[in-house]
Amino acid sequence: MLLERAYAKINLTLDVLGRRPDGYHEVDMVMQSIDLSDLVWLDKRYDGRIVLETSAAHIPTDDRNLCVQAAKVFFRHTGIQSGVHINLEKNIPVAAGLAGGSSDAAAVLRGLNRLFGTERSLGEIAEMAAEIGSDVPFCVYGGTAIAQGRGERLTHIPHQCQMQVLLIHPRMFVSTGEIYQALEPGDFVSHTTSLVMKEALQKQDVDAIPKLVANRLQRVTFSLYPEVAQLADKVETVTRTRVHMSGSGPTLFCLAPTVQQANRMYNALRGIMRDVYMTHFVTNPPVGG
Ligand SMILES: C[C@](O)(CO)[C@H](O)COP(=O)(O)OP(=O)(O)OC[C@H]1O[C@@H](n2ccc(N)nc2=O)[C@H](O)[C@@H]1O
Ligand SMILES: Nc1ncnc2c1ncn2[C@@H]1O[C@H](COP(=O)(O)OP(=O)(O)OP(=O)(O)O)[C@@H](O)[C@H]1O
Repeated sequence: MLLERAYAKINLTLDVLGRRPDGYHEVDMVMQSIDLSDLVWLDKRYDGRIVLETSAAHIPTDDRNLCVQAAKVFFRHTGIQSGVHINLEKNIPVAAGLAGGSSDAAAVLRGLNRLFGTERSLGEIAEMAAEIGSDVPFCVYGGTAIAQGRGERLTHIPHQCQMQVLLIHPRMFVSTGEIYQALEPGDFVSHTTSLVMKEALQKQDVDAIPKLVANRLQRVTFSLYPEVAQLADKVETVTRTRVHMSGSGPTLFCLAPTVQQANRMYNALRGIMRDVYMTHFVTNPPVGG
């Protein structure tokens, strides 16, 4: 039995350059792992079956689960004829813009590579990951990176900047495809913001970072789901801090430079809502558990 930890991510910047002929969108974004994780336990099965067990409600356990898809991709690429038992402890909210499913899939790929001693490099695993979803290659490495293309072209950002991240989850699901499809020409940009964010992270400029956070999908999510926009207003009023959206939403987040400030915001928010999580940047995620 082997354990892999699957970290959630937030998008510190997310620019969309345009729609591509294959239906995907050309993006340029800064992805950051945070300390909220699912646990993925893997064990060999000798009957050739891929079996997923999870206590989580609301997610499929058959071929639609990204963990099962990841196992199939791994066995196809490596030619290994085996089965695997996957036990998934879900802590990351589902369909929330936090790449929960993508990170689980990445953890399965990394874990199977260890379980079967196949010694594929992280680069080779990231190539397998791109077959599963746009966010999965980033999740193979974690940490901080600029993601381009449809999300699979990565430039890692080494930095030591530590920030607290308060997540607010509005207890609803948002479909990523629906949000991308509803983008209008005015949402597409010609100038991207990832390099400015990269510099701020590397300079550890904790005052500048929250001001640079921006997400080009936010307008669409807020207009299709006005309750998310209303929640964002409420959070800003209560915390007196800028609130941002991760990925295609609906999860909102606030950044704080110190634990004391994050605690103050957390206590203020917990008085009026339940689904608030205190997390922080993970800059060097350990491989395995
Ligand atoms: C919103 C983000 O989470 C930001 O990190 C990602 O861009 C989405 O990544 P993801 O959930 O892994 O996305 P995928 O599973 O590859 O795609 C889901 C759907 O989102 C849309 N999609 C996704 C990525 C992208 N660059 N352009 C798109 O238009 C497509 O309609 C696709 O059918
Ligand atoms: N292991 C998994 N965990 C969560 N959801 C999964 C998983 N496998 C498949 N799914 C399905 O994938 C969909 C998206 O879930 P997920 O939690 O990955 O979304 P997300 O956090 O918005 O991802 P992203 O930020 O990459 O767009 C859901 O409809 C869910 O049913």
